[in-house]
Amino acid sequence: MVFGIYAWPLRLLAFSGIFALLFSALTMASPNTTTTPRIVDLAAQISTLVAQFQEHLSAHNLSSPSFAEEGPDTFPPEISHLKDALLDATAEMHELLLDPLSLLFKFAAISNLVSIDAISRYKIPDMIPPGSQISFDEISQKTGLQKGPVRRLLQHAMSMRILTEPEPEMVAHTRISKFMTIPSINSWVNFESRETWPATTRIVDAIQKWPNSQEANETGFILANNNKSVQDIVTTSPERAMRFASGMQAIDYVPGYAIENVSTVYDWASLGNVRIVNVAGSRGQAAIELAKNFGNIRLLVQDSANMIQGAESGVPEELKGRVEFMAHGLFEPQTIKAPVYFFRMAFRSLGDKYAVQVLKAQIPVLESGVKILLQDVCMPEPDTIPLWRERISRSVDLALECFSNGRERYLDEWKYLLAAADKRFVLHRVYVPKDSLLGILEIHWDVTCSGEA
Ligand SMILES: C[S@@+](CC[C@H](N)C(=O)[O-])C[C@H]1O[C@@H](n2cnc3c(N)ncnc32)[C@H](O)[C@@H]1O
Repeated sequence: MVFGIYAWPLRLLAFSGIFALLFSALTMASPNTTTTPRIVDLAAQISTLVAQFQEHLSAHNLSSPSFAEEGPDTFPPEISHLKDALLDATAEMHELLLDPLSLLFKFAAISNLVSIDAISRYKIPDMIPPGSQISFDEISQKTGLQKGPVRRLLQHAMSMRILTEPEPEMVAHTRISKFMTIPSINSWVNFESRETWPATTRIVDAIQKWPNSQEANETGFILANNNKSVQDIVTTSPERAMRFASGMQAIDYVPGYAIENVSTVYDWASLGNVRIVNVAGSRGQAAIELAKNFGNIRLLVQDSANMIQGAESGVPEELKGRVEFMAHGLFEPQTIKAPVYFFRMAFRSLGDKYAVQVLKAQIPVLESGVKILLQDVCMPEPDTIPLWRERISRSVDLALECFSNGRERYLDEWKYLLAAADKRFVLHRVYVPKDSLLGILEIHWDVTCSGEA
């Protein structure tokens, strides 16, 4: 039931005004059934939703969706529920009309990344001046490729609305290709094409070779990289390490994942005047953001010695002394006592066995009432969020598998992890922000709960 959360408003709308007339006419016209055919139901929903969506845009003098270079990339959050319902209804309509082979082809279209990889690697979007166009011949000269292969790759990309051919032989931007001129987006596309893609193609081989493995060296990535793990690659290949690092910067464009969101996803002010240990806090990006916004918080960022080397210099002058760094292995016993421990996206790259080890490693310093905050994804149960979002989160889940046998976790799986580590880790609350899956699990160390020492 994809439309679960919107089912009532849609039904009410569908039966109002002109749609009620249309519905009753169509229902009566069908001799064998009294139920409205699904495509008719969807068409009515789409029509109503589009009217509401456009009404809001017009009322706020905002542009309507368009593939044009200057078309809008995002829409106001107050109409995200309309956009969600529209995306799901239009996708369902589209997929209902496909025959099975065409539907399989749509989802198995492995060739899509070929042209995306090519235009990113050759930085073709950067060759097109904004608001202008460039010929296939010029692109051929700039890339050193013959015009035939250039045209073939670009026309494939155009079929996905990346670039357009406004007149024969000329190439111009769509808003998608324009978006690809953002350096971190280009880096992310490069990362997806050259790291994620080859590793993903070996996921099932890895599953067959190492069934049920939780080991970071028994993955699709290992099989695609001559037995080298992500860690081996980033420590020996500066070029690929840079690709991993810069690809990650694109995460700021994922709704809810930008570092700025860390301040709004939890009531940090309620913690009062505290010191927070930010375990696996990288180079302090989240800690700096929190220190900027909450004047009474002090943060100690722990990460590997390599990661934190020189990170102090990135702390703004006014925050110095409130954001500090310490080399500390993730699996090593915690040595710093604090009232709050904060882990941001630290568990998703770990199999359960290792995630439990990390939790257990904190126990030596925990005292009654200590809070452990995990900012991570709590996977929605099937059919509880719009399908278009669910599809993305399930793809990310598989990517986590291909790199390190990590995974996204459902609420009961988080509970299982906590219980497996120690019964005194008690889940208190889960905060899930609107339009994002990256929430906060608030866990309390509760000595009244029986557990092993
Ligand atoms: C997915 S990143 C998350 C980084 C940061 N919390 C954020 O939200 O951007 C995982 C972090 O765990 C750190 N890490 C992984 N294994 C580690 C280990 N064995 N010891 C210390 N840090 C480790 C990495 O260096 C990296 O900074």
